[in-house]
Amino acid sequence: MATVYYNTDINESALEGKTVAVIGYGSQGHAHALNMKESGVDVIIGLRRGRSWEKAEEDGFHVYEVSEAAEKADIMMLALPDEAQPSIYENQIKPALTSGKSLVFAHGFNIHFSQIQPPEDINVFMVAPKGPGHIVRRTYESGAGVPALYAIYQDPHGEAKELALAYAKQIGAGRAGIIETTFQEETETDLFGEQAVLCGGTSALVKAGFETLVEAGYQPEVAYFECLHELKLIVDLMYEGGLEYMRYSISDTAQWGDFVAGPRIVTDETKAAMKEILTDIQTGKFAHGWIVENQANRPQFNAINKREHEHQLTEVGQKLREMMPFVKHDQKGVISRAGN
Ligand SMILES: NC(=O)C1=CN([C@@H]2O[C@H](COP(=O)(O)OP(=O)(O)OC[C@H]3O[C@@H](n4cnc5c(N)ncnc54)[C@H](OP(=O)(O)O)[C@@H]3O)[C@@H](O)[C@H]2O)C=CC1
Ligand SMILES: CC[C@](O)(C(C)=O)C(=O)O
Ligand SMILES: [Mg+2]
Ligand SMILES: [Mg+2]
Repeated sequence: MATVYYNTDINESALEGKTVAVIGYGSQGHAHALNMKESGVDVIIGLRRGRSWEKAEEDGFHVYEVSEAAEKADIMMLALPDEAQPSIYENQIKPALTSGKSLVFAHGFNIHFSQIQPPEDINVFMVAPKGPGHIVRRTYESGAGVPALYAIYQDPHGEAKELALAYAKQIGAGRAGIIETTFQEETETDLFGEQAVLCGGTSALVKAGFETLVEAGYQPEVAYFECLHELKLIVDLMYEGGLEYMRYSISDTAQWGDFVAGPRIVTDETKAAMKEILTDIQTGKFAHGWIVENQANRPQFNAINKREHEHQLTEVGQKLREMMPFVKHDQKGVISRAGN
């Protein structure tokens, strides 16, 4: 069984007197920075000039070029896109890594797949929230938290564990649970989860359900509500009480449908595909493909992204969400990313 740490198990004083630089102010970066600042930690931001820089300043932070933030900080969280981290690390962070400083990751990709190889005399650890950054922020503000994993890769001075737990506590994870893991376990399970279940599997399921209904002549709006909008409402019940609470709340007719139709959708073939996906992650095949895709300026990523945004689901969803201001969030970033 895993050991799970909660707020009362953790002494956050390990961060006292230390400056934490959050490098990057995107999904995870803004959440870590704001949550830690409100928890009383001395936080600065490292960035390039641009949209995030302006936002971080608007949020009240001192913002510096990455190399300057790395000079000033005792602890640096690399909250940059995984694919951008190696060159930024090499050129702007590594020169500032003096003995005793800490390099922190929110995901193990670059350490596990040897894209970043830090010097031996610095602490290297990970605090990986098990949820999207915007939810890490939203739950913290509401008094709740998102669970996190922590892992130690290098601990030259015997302080990495208490720093990692204090960091995790100050972003709010100790309200939900913090589990010790390794860079390998976090990297492989995180990539598997997002590909097979949380993002890849779910997106494909939603689209296939929507297309099946629309192709059969049903109204696209009905198909959208049935296959996408209501998914959140069903998953909320799972989040609150597991599959058993979801099944308690739905009708017995739906529960019978769940039992008999579910195994027709997720078949032995699906599970075999999941195992292949896991193997590609474990062998490094997936990582290699993603690195090469970035080196080539993302031809496949951009083409698929464009096609996905042209799907009927996008248009129908945008129209329906206009009428539900209570579910609608700021979409500006989403739309501009689609164009890239
Ligand atoms: N997204 C998530 O919820 C989760 C992410 N993670 C991990 O967290 C890490 C961060 O991911 P995520 O939050 O998604 O990242 P984002 O893509 O949201 O972060 C982008 C940020 O990095 C900045 N940035 C990009 N390139 C540069 C550069 N060359 N120099 C300086 N700043 C730059 C951007 O600034 P600008 O505005 O100037 O482009 C922006 O502030 C990754 O390791 C990821 O795997 C872990 C758990 C969940
Ligand atoms: C599920 C996707 C994720 O792993 C996450 C939000 O935890 C990510 O890399 O963004
Ligand atoms: Mg994840
Ligand atoms: Mg991930």
